[in-house]
Amino acid sequence: MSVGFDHIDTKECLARKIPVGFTPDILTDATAELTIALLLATSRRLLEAASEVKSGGWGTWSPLWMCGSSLSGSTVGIVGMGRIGEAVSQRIQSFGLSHLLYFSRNRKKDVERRLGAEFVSFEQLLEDSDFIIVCCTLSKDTNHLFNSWAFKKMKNSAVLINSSRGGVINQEDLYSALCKGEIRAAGLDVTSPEPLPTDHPLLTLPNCVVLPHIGSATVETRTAMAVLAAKNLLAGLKNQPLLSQVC
Ligand SMILES: O=CC(=O)O
Repeated sequence: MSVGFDHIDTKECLARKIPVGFTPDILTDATAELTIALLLATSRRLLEAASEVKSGGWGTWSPLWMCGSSLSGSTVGIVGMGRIGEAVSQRIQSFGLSHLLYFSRNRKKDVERRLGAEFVSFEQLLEDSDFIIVCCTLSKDTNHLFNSWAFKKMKNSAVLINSSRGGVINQEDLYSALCKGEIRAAGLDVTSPEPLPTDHPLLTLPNCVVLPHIGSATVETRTAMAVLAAKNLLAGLKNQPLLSQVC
């Protein structure tokens, strides 16, 4: 009951002739919505600000108190232009960006035409983006794609958002980059491991927002995923092809 299948040994399933189903497409919108919510929560420091209200830190008005950074006029870089990357790109258009960059396994000319996105190298995306949104799958090529080398290339003011898989980011390097001010903030809906231990250093940082992998967590989406997973299971039991089959 998920779109990702990096937690399943598909080679072994294939060898044992065990069909594997997944639930693509139906969680794209919910995950894109959550990604935008996490982006705004991180860039506008919503969690920090809300906790100031509760702790009594909200004092008299001060010009730069709780200031974040604007999406309007900014350059956004999307890493991974699959279903979710495209849905995030569509939604983010409405913020009046100056540039939408993307880096992906394959170039997507139709997305470039429809959304005005510009295909760039990973390095250029790191150097030019004010906000970077990770939407790629986890593979041997994307494992720890974001490491100390990548953080050093990014702007000091950059905000990194990840709603794909925790393994795409080297979390030790992220912690160090956030502490040293190599990047400004990070918003993670996914971590490695999950759940993230409550004493993890990232949880001590005010500029790191961590959510418990809730990308697809709307009642409508989880219900649709459950129905599709059940249909896959019933088809499998009847030795029929699954409605959506990984292998
Ligand atoms: O991350 C969520 C999923 O793979 O369904």
